[in-house]
Amino acid sequence: MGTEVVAAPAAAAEVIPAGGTVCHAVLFPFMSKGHTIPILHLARLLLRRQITLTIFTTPANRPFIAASLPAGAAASIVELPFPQDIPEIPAGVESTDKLPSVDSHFPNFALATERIRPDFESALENLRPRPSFMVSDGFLWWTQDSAEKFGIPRLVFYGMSNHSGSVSRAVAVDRLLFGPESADEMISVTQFPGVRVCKSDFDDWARSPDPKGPHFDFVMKSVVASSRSYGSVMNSFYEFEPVFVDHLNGLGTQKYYSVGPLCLADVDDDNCGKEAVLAAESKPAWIQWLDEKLAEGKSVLYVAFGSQAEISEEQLEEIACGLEESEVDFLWVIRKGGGGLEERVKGRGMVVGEWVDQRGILGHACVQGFLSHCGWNSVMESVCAGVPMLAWPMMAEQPLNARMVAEKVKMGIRVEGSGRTGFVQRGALEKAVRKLMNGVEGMEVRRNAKEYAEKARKAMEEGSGSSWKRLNLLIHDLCSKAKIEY
Ligand SMILES: O=c1ccn([C@@H]2O[C@H](COP(=O)(O)OP(=O)(O)O[C@H]3O[C@H](CO)[C@@H](O)[C@H](O)[C@H]3O)[C@@H](O)[C@H]2O)c(=O)[nH]1
Repeated sequence: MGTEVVAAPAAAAEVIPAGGTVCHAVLFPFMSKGHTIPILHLARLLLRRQITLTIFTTPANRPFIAASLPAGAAASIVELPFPQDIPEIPAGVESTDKLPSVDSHFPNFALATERIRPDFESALENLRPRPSFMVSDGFLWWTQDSAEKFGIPRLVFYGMSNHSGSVSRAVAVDRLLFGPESADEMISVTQFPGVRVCKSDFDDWARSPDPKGPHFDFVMKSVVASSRSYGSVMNSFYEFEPVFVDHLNGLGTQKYYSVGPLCLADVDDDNCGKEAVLAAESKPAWIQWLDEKLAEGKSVLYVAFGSQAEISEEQLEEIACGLEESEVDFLWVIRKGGGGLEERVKGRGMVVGEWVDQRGILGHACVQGFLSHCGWNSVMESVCAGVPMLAWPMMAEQPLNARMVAEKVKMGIRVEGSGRTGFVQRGALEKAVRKLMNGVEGMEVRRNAKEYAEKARKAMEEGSGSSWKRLNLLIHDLCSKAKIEY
C-alpha cells in the first residue's frame, strides 16, 4: 500500500463546516475507464469547491488517475494492491479494458475486488482529517461495509442514467420480463406511460425467473449494498430526464444527486470538450485529418464503441463496408481487431487504434454525427457537444440508453438490427448513416441535440444551474455530518 501526495491537502482553502472539521471526501472508482473517468470529473468539481480529496486505486490504474487530475490539486492518491491469482484473469490486468473478454471474465474480476477490503479499511482508519463522506462505485459493493464500520456516509456511483436505473427497477418490481415468449416483443412499462422495452434490452440474469450464477451474485451484492447507502451520485442533469430523476427521488429511500454532465467539469480547467487550440505539429494525426476535412467543408461521422466493447471480425468487416457504401467521411476508433482496415478505408475514412481524446473529437467543428454503443459517458459527451447519435447498443444498460436517445429525447437514430445479440447488416448501417448525416430525420435529431447541449451547459452554470445547485446540496448535506449511524 502506498500514498502519493499530489499536493498537500492543506494547500487548499478548506471548507470548514459548522462542526469545525475540514470537509474531506474519499473517492474510490471501479477499475474500468468508463467508470473512472466520470469520477475524476467529479473530483474536479469537488476540488473547485475546496473539498480535500483522497482517491483510492490500484497500482496499474494510478498513472491514469494522476494524469487526469489538474496540476496542484489538493488530492492524495492511495494505492492498494490489486488481488493476485484471480481465476482466469491474466496477472497484471487491473482494468476491465485489459480483460481478454469482458463478457466472460467480468464477474471473476469484479468479485475479486472484495479482497482489497482489509487494506482499504486499514487506510481508512488512519486517514486524517476523518472523511466526511465517500463516493465509491456501485460495483465495489463491499465499500458499503467499510463505510458502515467507520460511520462514513457512502454515496454510490454507477455512472449510469436515472432512466436506466428507474426502468430496470420498474421491470424487476413489476416482474414484466417473465411474460413474453419472444425476446423482441414490446412490453409497456406500467410505471412510466409511453415507455416500452423488450426482453433483449436486458441481461440474461434479469430475464430469468430463477436467476443464478456469478454475474447475478455480483449484481445482488451491489444492489443490496446500494440500498443501504446514504445516496447516489448520478452523471446526468435534471432537464435531460426529469421524469426519472423525480421518480428515483420520489421513492424516498435514498437521496439521488444528479450533478452532471460531469464531462463539463473539464471545460474551465484545460479546454477539454472544446476544440483544442494546439499548434499543428502537436496535434494527433486524427485531429489534423479532421482539420483537413473541415477546410474541405466536409462533415465527419465519428465512430467509437467505448472502452470495452467486443466486436467480431465479421461484424467489423460489415461496419467497414456499410461506412464505405454510405459515402460519408468517418473517423473510426477501434479498440481490438480490425487488422488491415486502415488501408481499406483510406481517403474517405481514418481508422485509429489508440486512446483518443473523445471529447476533443466530438467538439471538433466538422464532427456532425456519432455512431456509438451508447455507453452513458458517450451519451453525455455527445449531448454536451450537441452532436446527434446513431445508436448501436451492445451490452449492459446500453439498449436502454439507446431507447432514451432515439425514442425519448430524440437526439439520435437507432441502427436497425443492433442490440445485445444482433448482427447489423452493411445495408442497414449505410441507410442509418445517410439518414443521420443527410436526411430530414437527421436534421431533426441534430436540432434536438443542440438544444440539449445548451440545457446541459445551463445545468452546470455556476450559481443558477440545476446540477450546480444539486452538488451544493450534496456538500451541504454531507460536509456537516460528523458521523452517521447505519
Ligand atoms: O479512445 C478512447 C476511448 C474512450 N474514451 C472515453 O472513455 C469513456 C467510455 O465510456 P462509455 O462511453 O460510457 O463506454 P464504456 O467504457 O463501454 O462504459 C461502461 O460504463 C458506462 C458507465 O457506467 C456504461 O454506461 C457502459 O454501458 C459500460 O460499457 C468515455 O468517457 C470516452 O470519452 C476516450 O476518451 N478515448
